[in-house]
Amino acid sequence: MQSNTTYCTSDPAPAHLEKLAQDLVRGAFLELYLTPKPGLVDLNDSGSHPDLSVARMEASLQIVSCYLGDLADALTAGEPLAGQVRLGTAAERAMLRCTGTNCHRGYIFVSGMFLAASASVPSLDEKLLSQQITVLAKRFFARGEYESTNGSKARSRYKVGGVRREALSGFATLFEHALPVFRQEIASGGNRGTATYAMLGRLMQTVEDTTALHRCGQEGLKTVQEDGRILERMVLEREDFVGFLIERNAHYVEKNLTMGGVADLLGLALAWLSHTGEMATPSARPAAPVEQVTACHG
Ligand SMILES: CC(C)(COP(=O)(O)OP(=O)(O)OC[C@H]1O[C@@H](n2cnc3c(N)ncnc32)[C@H](O[C@H]2O[C@H](COP(=O)(O)OP(=O)(O)OP(=O)(O)O)[C@@H](O)[C@H]2O)[C@@H]1O)[C@@H](O)C(=O)NCCC(=O)NCCS
Ligand SMILES: Nc1ncnc2[nH]cnc12
Repeated sequence: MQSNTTYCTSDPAPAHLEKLAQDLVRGAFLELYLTPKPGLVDLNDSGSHPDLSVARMEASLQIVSCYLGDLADALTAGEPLAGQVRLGTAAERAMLRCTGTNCHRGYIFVSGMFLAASASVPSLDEKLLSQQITVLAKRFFARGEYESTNGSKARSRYKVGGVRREALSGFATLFEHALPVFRQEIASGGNRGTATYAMLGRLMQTVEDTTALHRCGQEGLKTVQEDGRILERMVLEREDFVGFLIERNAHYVEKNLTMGGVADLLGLALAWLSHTGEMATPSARPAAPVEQVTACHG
C-alpha cells in the first residue's frame, strides 16, 4: 500500500515520535487480542459487532499504522493543525474504503491527539503530556462541529461529554484511573495480565462511552459501569473474572451492547505502557522492532 502523502523533511520523525507511533499501533493490537472482552471483538468472537472480525480490524489497524507514521513525519515537518486533521479524515476515509467499517474512527482521533501532544512534550512526563492534550483539544474543537455523529447525538441526548470531554480533560480517565490501577496491581504482586483486566474494569466504570449510550441508552452505560466495578473487585480478590467476562459477553451480545470508547482508551493505555517499558517482562530480551508497514494507502 503506497501512501500518497509524503513530507519533504530533512530527516524522518525523531526517534521518540516514531517509536510512540509504533507503540500506539501495538497498543491497539494488544487491546484487540485481549480475550475475553464483553461485547467487543476478541479472539473468541465478534461480540456485538456482526460486521466486524479480527481480520477486518487487523486490516483497519494497517490503515491506522500508516496514518500514525504519516502524522509523525508531518509533525516533524511542522505541519499545522489543519494539515494534521486532514491526515485524520483521510485515514477515516481509507478505513471505510478498505474495510467497510468505522471500527477505529475514535482511535484515529485519540491516538492522533496523543502523538501530536507528544511532539511538544518529548519526555515521559505524564502531567505535561496531559496538559498539552488539553491545549490541542481546545484548538481542535474550536474549529466547530460540522457533522452529526452517533457520539454527538448521544452527547446531547444524555448530557454527557463523551470523547470530546475526555480529550479536553487531557485524557484524565487514562492518566488518573487506568494507569494508576495498572501500576497498583503490579505493585501488589499482580502481573501484566491481571493488571490489564484491572485497567479494563476501571475504564468500564469511568468512561462516558457514547457507543454504549447509542446502543442501549443510560441502562446500557450503567450495565457497563456496574460490570466494571465487579471486574475490578474480582481481579483484586483473585476470583474467576474470566468466567464472569464470558458470561457477561453473552448478555452484551443479546442486548447489542458494546463499549468502543472503553476499548480505545484501553488500547491507548496499553500503548503508553508499551512506550514506558512497563509492558515488557523484566527479563525480556529487547523486543524485536515492530515489523514496519512497508507501504500505505492514502
Ligand atoms: C472527535 C471525533 C472522535 C468525533 O467524536 P463524536 O463525539 O462526534 O462522536 P463519534 O464520531 O461517534 O466518535 C466518538 C467515538 O469515540 C469513541 N468514544 C466514545 N465515547 C468515548 C469516550 N468517553 N472516551 C473516548 N472515546 C470514546 C468511540 O469510538 C469507538 O467506537 C466506535 C465503534 O463502536 P460502534 O458502536 O460500532 O460505533 P457506531 O458505528 O457509531 O455505531 P453502530 O452504527 O455500529 O451501532 C469506533 O469508532 C471506535 O473507535 C466513538 O465511536 C472525531 O471522529 C471527529 O471529529 N471526526 C470528524 C473528522 C475529523 O476531524 N477527524 C480527524 C480526527 S484527528
Ligand atoms: N475490540 C474492539 N471491538 C469492537 N470495537 C472496537 N473498537 C476498538 N476496539 C474494538
